[in-house]
Amino acid sequence: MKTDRHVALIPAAGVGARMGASCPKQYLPLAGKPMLAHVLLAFASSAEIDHVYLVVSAEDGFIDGMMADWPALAGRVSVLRQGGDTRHQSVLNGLNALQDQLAETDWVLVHDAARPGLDTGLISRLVAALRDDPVGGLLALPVVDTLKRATVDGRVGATVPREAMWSAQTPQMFRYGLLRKALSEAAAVTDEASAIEALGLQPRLVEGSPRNFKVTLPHDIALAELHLKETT
Ligand SMILES: Nc1ccn([C@@H]2O[C@H](COP(=O)(O)OP(=O)(O)OP(=O)(O)O)[C@@H](O)[C@H]2O)c(=O)n1
Ligand SMILES: C[C@](O)(CO)[C@H](O)COP(=O)(O)O
Repeated sequence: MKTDRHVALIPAAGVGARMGASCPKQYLPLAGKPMLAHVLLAFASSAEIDHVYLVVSAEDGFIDGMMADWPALAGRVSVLRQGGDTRHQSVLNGLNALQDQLAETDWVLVHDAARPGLDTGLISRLVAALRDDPVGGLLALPVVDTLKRATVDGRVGATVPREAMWSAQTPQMFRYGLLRKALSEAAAVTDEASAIEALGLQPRLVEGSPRNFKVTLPHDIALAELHLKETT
């Protein structure tokens, strides 16, 4: 029997400065849909996800039109116009806005709007792996390249053993009460796991997928389209 709920929280209040496009990158078209629509449709069609909360900036002029274009999202996605100046603040604002909707033990899956390669299979893998976990965890990938630590003048200072090194992806899945406390107390962090670690806890690493990479720079668009065209 299903007990605690699972909800998705999507921070989508960034401007995409490194992408340098004429609109925030989450609205760029990819394989026939805006990047953000791929993400929302993946969560909305997942049997494991009870509801999806989307955090956009108060000034966002694209979201209403996008939601109207994808009727499958109606009733499954709630838009919170409470984005902050950083990803950390956008996620925390979203969590704070949900204090009357969520129980302390509900699971929250935080996922970047800029990772459109997520699919229902990866969501299921994460949820299944963390079902009985006392802390929670995240999708991540073992590092495959040889790792170098650079000196300030751009030379190799050291070769760092790559065994045990992983690169963090999203979703990152933690219980609502713990995650809200961790992000409220943390100094600036770039992901949820870092805030949980700062409490002295060890999030579980669950293997993600290369296709779930973060679209950041202009050349990432072609690669994302390639992956998405394979499945849409
Ligand atoms: N103030 C912010 C900054 C980022 N994000 C979100 O956090 C995710 C990951 O951030 P990133 O890839 O860095 O996106 P941007 O901040 O938009 O990109 P850039 O740093 O190049 O401006 C994205 O879904 C982005 O919309 C957010 O909700 N609020
Ligand atoms: C959350 C994240 O996507 C995990 O890799 C990443 O930390 C976001 O980093 P950014 O600094 O917003 O690019």
